[in-house]
Amino acid sequence: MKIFIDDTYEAMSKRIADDVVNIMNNAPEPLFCAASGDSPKSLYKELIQRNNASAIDISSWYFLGLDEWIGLDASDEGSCRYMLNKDLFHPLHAKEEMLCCFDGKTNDALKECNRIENFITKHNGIDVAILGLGMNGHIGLNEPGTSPLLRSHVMDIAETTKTVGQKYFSKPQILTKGITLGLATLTEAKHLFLIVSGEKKAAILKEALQHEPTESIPATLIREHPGLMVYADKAAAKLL
Ligand SMILES: N[C@@H]1[C@@H](O)[C@H](O)[C@@H](COP(=O)(O)O)O[C@@H]1O
Repeated sequence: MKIFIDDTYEAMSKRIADDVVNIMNNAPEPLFCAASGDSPKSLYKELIQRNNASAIDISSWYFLGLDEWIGLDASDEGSCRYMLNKDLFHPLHAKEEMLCCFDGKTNDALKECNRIENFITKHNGIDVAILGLGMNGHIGLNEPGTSPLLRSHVMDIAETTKTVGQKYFSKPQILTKGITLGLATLTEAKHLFLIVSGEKKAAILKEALQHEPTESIPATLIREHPGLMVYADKAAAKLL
């Protein structure tokens, strides 16, 4: 595990963009797994800027969505796919055939999980997985209590996430379940980039990095991954 601490969220995001591009440029069939949420927003802006300036070429990149709320899809404002379309895929002009995201409106979750796992296998694994850190230590929608042995799966949303997750929606949203890459899937990725920003994440970041590995703090279960990079701004790192 490597930890990088930058003074600001913007500086941190530029550093992450440099590292993403380095890895993706050297991957034969680059597969980028994208978290939605607030933490990677500035990274995505940075990638879009570089792509617009022709400083990078994403035409050979494949994109995978990390997770989705069950019951929601791209047409629902605030869904993970809605946010990724808005913040990343559309501004990058990524072609639909390069994208693969969970359909939260599926009526066959097992089939949907298999579809996602098959996409990963077909493209020789994830090169970079961008991850945010939930306020309860979740990774994707792997909530406290999740097994590290699970691949893509459906999970009950924890109470904390039901509340915190309201920030993505303009109207109150009932969040009960999520569909997510599992920790077993994620730990097979070549690189895991955990992005943590802001003072509100300081306590959980400390736990994620220093608590003994436990299913009750899912982020502790990815710590042994040899390709784990943790990026924090000064505010998030203040308790380390
Ligand atoms: N489903 C999302 C995750 O994909 C995200 O990485 C995490 C952190 O979100 P944020 O970056 O907004 O703090 O929680 C959300 O619930």
